[in-house]
Amino acid sequence: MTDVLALTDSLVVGVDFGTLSGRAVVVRVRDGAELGSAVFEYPHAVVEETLPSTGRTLPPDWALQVPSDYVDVLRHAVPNALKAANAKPEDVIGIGTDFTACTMIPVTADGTPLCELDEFRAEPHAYVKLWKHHSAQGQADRITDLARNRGEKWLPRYGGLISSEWEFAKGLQILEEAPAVYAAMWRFVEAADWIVWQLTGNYVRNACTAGYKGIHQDGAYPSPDYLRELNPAFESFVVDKLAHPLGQLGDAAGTLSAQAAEWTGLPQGIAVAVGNVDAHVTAPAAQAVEPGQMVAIMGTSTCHVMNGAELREVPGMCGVVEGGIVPGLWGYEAGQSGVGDIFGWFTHHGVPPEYHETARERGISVHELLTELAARQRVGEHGLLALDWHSGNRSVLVDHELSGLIVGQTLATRAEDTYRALLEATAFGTRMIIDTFIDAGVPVTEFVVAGGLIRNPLLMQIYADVLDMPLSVIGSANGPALGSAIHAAVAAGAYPDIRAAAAAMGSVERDVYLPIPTNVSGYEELFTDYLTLHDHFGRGANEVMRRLKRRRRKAKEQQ
Ligand SMILES: Nc1ncnc2c1ncn2[C@@H]1O[C@H](COP(=O)(O)OP(=O)(O)O)[C@@H](O)[C@H]1O
Ligand SMILES: O=C(CO)[C@@H](O)[C@@H](O)COP(=O)(O)O
Repeated sequence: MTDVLALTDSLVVGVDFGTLSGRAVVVRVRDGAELGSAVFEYPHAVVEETLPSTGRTLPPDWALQVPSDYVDVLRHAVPNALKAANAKPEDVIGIGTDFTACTMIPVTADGTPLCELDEFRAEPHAYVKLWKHHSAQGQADRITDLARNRGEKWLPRYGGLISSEWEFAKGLQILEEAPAVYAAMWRFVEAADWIVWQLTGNYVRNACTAGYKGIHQDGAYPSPDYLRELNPAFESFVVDKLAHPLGQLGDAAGTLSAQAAEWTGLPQGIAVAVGNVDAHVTAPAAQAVEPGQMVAIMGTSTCHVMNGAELREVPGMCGVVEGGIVPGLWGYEAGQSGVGDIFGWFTHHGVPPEYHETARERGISVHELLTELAARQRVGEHGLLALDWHSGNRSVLVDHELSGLIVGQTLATRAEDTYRALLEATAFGTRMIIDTFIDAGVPVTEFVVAGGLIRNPLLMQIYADVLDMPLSVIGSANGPALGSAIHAAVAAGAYPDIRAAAAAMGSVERDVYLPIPTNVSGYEELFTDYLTLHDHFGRGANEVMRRLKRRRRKAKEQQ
């Protein structure tokens, strides 16, 4: 290991690749001080309606990205962050990255994304399938049903259900809908690993996504026999398209290549950390790496990550992976596919023009205006109750055919009422997740919040009241990027492990929001009704949501 003392005045760079943008932050190794940051918005954002290369309309529930946008983050955000920090590149000893997941890229043997080849530019399946590409639900259902029937022992590690967001569902969808793309792809690669490949020239598959998204458990993937039964042509998916040597979190995947040094302005040869997921990488940034400390990374979606000392099977969790957050502990993950996305959708499509005008005149966002108005209400005053499934349900139902619902609307309902009901619905969704963990014997002793939504104090108070738990809040506004910087410091040898680096470089403030007893009892009643709606629409008693989605797809196909 490099001399620890010599490294303490050094710097590291963390880069967080989010849903719409990438953010780089320059961090001091000694104490985690964030000296400067910069954001680069992806030029193509999320491709949901039409393919940029041809204008072809995409079917519902598709979400693609363009991989060159990620390289542009390295070319712009990293140098700009160095500039903002007034940092000397030669002081930087390592770079770490995190990505949304499961975000998948079909590539050739040299890492070229298939969508960059002339023959595949017009083929939607050759593009990046973003985590929220939800159109492989049919494949996901078959994957789950077959695993259940065969008693596959990996299924309970994923709460009994495999998500349409993950590697196998997305891979099977390519095989069945675009066999030529499937045949041409050398590997199906997590974007989290592809970006590290761009930085180092080496493909190293990270243990985190391999475990949570790639069904890698106890050193093995699903068997060829199982895959053959799913589809005979899928038998060798693991061997041909997925399996690759794994890197553990906090290890170095390699060193910065000459090409990447040119893009970023960083010195060639510095350590590059093994790739990681935006959620999991945030736990050390919030100093929440001990069993029972649940971190909710609340942004477009919410991911809940928590270490546990023991292996337990929690129904509907996204997964439990050994070393999935830090080596040596069982990392648990659950999540909600839509949170900030739902609030954002409502501000764009559900708010009358006068609210937009007022917000503009006052120089605040529509979110802030609605939050201010909604904060004046007592619990239950709006008379509404919502289900937070506008982007499907990740935990605990793992079903992306589900959709949103608002009950109780009248002619007196105003935009701020609905907005507050949506905030509350996401808090109820988190309560479902925590209750399910506790019921399965996995204690949740602390709730730590991170991510962009910590900026909304009403939302935070609602969570404290609905969960009846104090909220700890991460000290950094750039949680994932700081987490990546922490991994970079470990990969560079500045700390012996992620726990030690988290203690020195992470930060958290405890008891920032405390439950208000009258609100807690009001929400307890509403949660009982939420549970009724949740089970009625989500557990098979009423299949109307599935039927509506089917009709929508059929109508779109006929256009
Ligand atoms: N004041 C606010 N209150 C609630 N939600 C907000 C507010 N401002 C923005 N949002 C939502 O936050 C989400 C972005 O969260 P952020 O953490 O910045 O991004 P990401 O999850 O991509 O990292 C968007 O979906 C947006 O609708
Ligand atoms: O699903 C995961 C992690 O497992 C996230 O990467 C995904 O929800 C995207 O997160 P963001 O809300 O964009 O931060």
